[in-house]
Amino acid sequence: MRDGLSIDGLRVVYPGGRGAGPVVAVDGVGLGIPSGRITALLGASGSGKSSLLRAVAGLEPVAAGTIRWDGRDVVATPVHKRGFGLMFQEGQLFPFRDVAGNVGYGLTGMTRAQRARRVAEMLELVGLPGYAARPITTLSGGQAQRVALARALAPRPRLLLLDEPLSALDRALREQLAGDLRAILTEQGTTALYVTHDQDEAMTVADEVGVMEAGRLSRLAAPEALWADPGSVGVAAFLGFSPILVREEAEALGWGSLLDAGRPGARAGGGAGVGLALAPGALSIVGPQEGAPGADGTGGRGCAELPGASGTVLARRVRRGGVEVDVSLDVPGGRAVVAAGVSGGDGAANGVGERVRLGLDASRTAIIEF
Ligand SMILES: Nc1ncnc2c1ncn2[C@@H]1O[C@H](COP(=O)(O)OP(=O)(O)OP(=O)(O)O)[C@@H](O)[C@H]1O
Repeated sequence: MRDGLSIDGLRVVYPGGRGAGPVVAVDGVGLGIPSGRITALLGASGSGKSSLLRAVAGLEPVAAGTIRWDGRDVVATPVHKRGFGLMFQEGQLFPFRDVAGNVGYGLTGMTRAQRARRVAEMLELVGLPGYAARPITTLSGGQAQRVALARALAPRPRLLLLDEPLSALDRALREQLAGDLRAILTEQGTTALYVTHDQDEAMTVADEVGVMEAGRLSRLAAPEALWADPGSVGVAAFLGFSPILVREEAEALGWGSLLDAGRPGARAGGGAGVGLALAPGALSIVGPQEGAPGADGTGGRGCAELPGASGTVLARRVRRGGVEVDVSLDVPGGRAVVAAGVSGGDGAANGVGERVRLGLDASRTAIIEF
């Protein structure tokens, strides 16, 4: 028997509308979440994240596969008997009850005093002590989601299912609440499945992050392991690795040694079918092409023997206070290779059309299998 959630061969299929064939939203997914751990699911829109979560909740019929809690299949168990808590993006609070009425809603079999105590405890936990009597309509978006979390956690669910819980909030609030959410869930020892399309949020909240593509779970790993070894082109591209170089291109740039065995992702027998993926921040401008530090020497941080690269700036923008550029790299071989989201350095040479020299941080590269 395995503790916690264990999903095997899960399929969710929707009937097609008006002459269209059925839609396979979840296609044979296996996933385990040990008790007390948090797993986040990432993936492009339509990749099946919500369908998987909703099937676990009991809100979508299961076409095939099993969903077990502590080894017991719950597929035939109705939603309200699974003992799972739910939290969605927004619009889930009862507007005609106050905060306490919402948080205490799922607390059955308790005296009034016990319920009031639990509500107060939950409001304290989510950082809203003293809010019990507040009307729901007076809360900000962030406060409303804190109340929704308090309500979901109040009955001590065995598993908490969160579907894009922070997506309606602005970025700064999302970042703060993601950190708070992790602290709250880990403090409570809550087992959780967390669906989001925001990778920063997923990596902040979860112990393990899964990436879904077209109904399948392509990769499941701890955040650092996912960055070190995304596994496939699809997952790497989703995470924002750019560019993803084929072996010949990596070798032409003098970076072939990074494809050698002994690094994560370098699997036995991996030969021509591997390439080098550059994570965001792997490349940065070290100066203009001529006469710049590193122009004819090394440009690599963390791997001094690696040569830098050169290219032409295609686009420039300001991101989070820093300049970011897209650069067309000079790579022999004919394919146009664009590095998107390169750090613009000190701003001396990052205008559109300028020739620049780039340094590579080897620690931010990964080996990819094609
Ligand atoms: N009720 C439904 N009826 C028919 N098809 C559906 C239904 N719900 C979802 N789908 C389809 O199933 C696929 C997976 O959708 P799902 O909402 O699970 O993806 P998702 O990864 O959560 O996307 P998003 O991030 O946009 O919410 C999509 O092709 C979607 O169009």
